[in-house]
Amino acid sequence: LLQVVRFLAARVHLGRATMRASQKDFDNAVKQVKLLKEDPGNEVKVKLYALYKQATEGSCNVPKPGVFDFINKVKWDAWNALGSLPKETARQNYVDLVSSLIPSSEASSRGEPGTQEKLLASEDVVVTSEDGITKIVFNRPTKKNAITTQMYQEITQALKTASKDNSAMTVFTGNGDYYSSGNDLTNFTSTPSGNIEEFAKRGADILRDFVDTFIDFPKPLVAVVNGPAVGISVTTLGLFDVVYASDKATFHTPFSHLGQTPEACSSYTFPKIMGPAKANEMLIFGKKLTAGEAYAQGLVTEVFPDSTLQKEVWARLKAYAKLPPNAMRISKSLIKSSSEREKLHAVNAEECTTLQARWLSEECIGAVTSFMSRKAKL
Ligand SMILES: CCCCC/C=C/C(=O)SCCNC(=O)CCNC(=O)[C@H](O)C(C)(C)COP(=O)(O)OP(=O)(O)OC[C@H]1O[C@@H](n2cnc3c(N)ncnc32)[C@H](O)[C@@H]1OP(=O)(O)O
Repeated sequence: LLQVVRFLAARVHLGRATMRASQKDFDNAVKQVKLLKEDPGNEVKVKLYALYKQATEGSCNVPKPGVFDFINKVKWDAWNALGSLPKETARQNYVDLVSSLIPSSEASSRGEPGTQEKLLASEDVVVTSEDGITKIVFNRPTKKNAITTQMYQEITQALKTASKDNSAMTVFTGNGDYYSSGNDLTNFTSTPSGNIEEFAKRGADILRDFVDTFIDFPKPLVAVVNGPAVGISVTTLGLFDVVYASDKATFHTPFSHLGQTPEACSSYTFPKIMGPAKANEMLIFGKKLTAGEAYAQGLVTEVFPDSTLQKEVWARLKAYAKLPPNAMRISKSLIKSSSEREKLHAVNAEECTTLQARWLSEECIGAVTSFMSRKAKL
């Protein structure tokens, strides 16, 4: 009981930071509880009861049950322990608690340690869940993990699913020697001829949705940059919470070389992270950074020797994934506040509109043609 009271008292505090759940969210959560496939256990049921009562009726207002009425006494104690917790906060806490119990349709539960569950059946983007971590892997090693149009959409979907599953965090990494060589330049040539405007519009829509999903991702987002990263696989790092890198990784944003312009909010996040002087050299002149330079400029959290990267990073992440998930999410929402997210969405929209026009430019078409005809490589 003491544990329950402590838990609820903690939620009083946390709840003040996030009063966001609407009545509709709450009603949905109530329905979801009835559909739970697994019994969440008595402790959780008591927490749910107390939060439900507080959310719907306010502070405990009924007499204390008799000493031998054990069950009702435990429930009453839990409700009473919420004191004057505001109804909206109780509603939010109820929704949070339910969402931590319910895996989304595609998602698995956290799973037992050591058991890995594959969540998305795609060859090029592999999504698994293990030890509280949803892992999204760029898996086109023979093409240096270049990102096809389909992969953007699969990643967007995987992130949306991961935002609701029971994992504590999501980690991106690459299979093979590259993290990712960025946008697959053949995306440009798989356009039905004569329809380049339509291609550019569709590309901008897909890109915008992709980046919006990173901006809104509510849980810790970590990149394990196992090798060179190019283009959009670099710019998205500005939207991650933590970036670990191999000492073999490099960071290259050759937008001007390709007749293109920055995306994934990097025109905003990079100057903020590393200061305009360094960001300009990367984003305008395409200066490639080593892992050490990226660390010095704040884009990378920590660099590991390539030989120990996997062992060290995954051990650390597994430990982090055991931290209380709601606390991590709430901390993230304080760090990336709603006004900051609003700004990021506006930057994303502007960058996508700019790129849509750029993709129709002679500079861009010439650069892609050169790559395709094997005349140019970065
Ligand atoms: C719709 C949303 C758009 C979002 C906007 C995004 C923008 C960006 O991401 S800009 C950055 C785009 N990326 C590039 O320009 C990289 C192009 N690739 C290269 O310059 C080189 O391949 C390399 C430096 C990344 C690696 O060189 P190397 O080690 O010599 O390996 P290969 O060139 O032989 O590559 C093996 C194989 O992979 C293919 N490939 C690699 N990267 C891409 C790519 N980005 N797009 C398409 N294909 C790529 C390469 O063509 C080789 O294929 P095969 O010849 O068939 O073996």
